[in-house]
Amino acid sequence: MTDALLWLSFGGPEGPDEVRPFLENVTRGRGVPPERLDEVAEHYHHFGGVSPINRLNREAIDAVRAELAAAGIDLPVYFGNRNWHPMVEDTVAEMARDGVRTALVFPTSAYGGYSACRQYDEDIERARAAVGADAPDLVKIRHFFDHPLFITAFADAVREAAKDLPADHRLVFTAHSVPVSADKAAGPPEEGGHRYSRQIAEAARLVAAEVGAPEHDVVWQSRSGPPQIPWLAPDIVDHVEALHADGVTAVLVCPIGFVSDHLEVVWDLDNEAKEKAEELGMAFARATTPNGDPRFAQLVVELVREQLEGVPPRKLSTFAVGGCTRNGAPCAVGCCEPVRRPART
Ligand SMILES: CC1=C(CCC(=O)O)c2cc3nc(cc4[nH]c(cc5[nH]c(cc1n2)c(C)c5CCC(=O)O)c(CCC(=O)O)c4C)C(CCC(=O)O)=C3C
Ligand SMILES: [Fe+2]
Repeated sequence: MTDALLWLSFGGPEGPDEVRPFLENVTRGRGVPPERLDEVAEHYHHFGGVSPINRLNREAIDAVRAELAAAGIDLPVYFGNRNWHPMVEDTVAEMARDGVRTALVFPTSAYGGYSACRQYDEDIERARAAVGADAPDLVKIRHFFDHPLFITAFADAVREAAKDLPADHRLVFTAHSVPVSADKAAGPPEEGGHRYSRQIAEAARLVAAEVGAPEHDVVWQSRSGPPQIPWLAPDIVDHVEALHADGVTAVLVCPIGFVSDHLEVVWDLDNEAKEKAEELGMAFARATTPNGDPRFAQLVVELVREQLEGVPPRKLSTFAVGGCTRNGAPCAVGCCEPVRRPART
């Protein structure tokens, strides 16, 4: 018996006074240098200290409520975040007070890997521990990077963005960079690691195939951490320069690694990458993320029905189904082990 759905996301500030405490929460004990924090705070202040992410999540939740109702599924939807209010600990406490005994959890990330999957398991574990004996059982929904609705939503967004560009543009996919060591540790050990970057590459391949792109690249964005630690590369801004040097004159960027047009997408792509392209005289367009697409709510409801009714998982890749675990357990022993981070100096 499932009583509720918990929408679990990253969180973001909703005013200038919230930027610093939010960033402190994100980076607590993670070895992100203070200079990087100052720089990222500026990105938020550029938008009045408001990240779009909470509003986008609330809009998506409204769409999911409507879609659940249309499917005749009576499931209240709760909203909780890792790093900012509404904090997941408070939300799970509220769920317990409302008498929720078992709930599904939809994480706003389609992928495996420590930051994209296991850290949400840690959030679930932490929130349940904070609530204590009354905490509901929480079952996390699987990775959906290869679900046909996810791929089609991105493919349509790419086709829409392509209308503004010459036909010979280059299609470039981006995802959040992570430390190379974290990607190496991503996935169950017997899979050989790199679950995050392999799933990103597979989703990119599926979208590129659906739009019939002759060529595409997968690059990274929003790197943080000290410069001496290797992260997945190349960065999108460097890649725009490299494409220019190769004679490419137009670039279409698709942020395949994210589900919404939150601040990292808006800042790193619509500001930094676009500025670089314009400086080099290249045409630039960005595809939107699925959040605003009605198919995103359909996707969520289909994933819920997999759990409630045993509807078979629809997927376009041959990759193993991952990410679905109970009460914050990892997918497998040794899966996405957090990599020890250097102490902050
Ligand atoms: C894989 C991945 C996703 C995708 C999966 C998912 O979506 O969950 C993601 C999403 C997001 N990342 C976000 C924001 C930030 N991420 C940071 C830092 C970091 N991200 C990392 C990875 C990821 N991050 C990592 C390895 C770090 C280093 C520190 C650490 O190991 O934790 C920092 C600290 C400052 C900085 O150094 O940039 C900020 C502010 C926002 C919210 C944007 C908004 O407010 O609208 C979102 C959705
Ligand atoms: Fe991040």
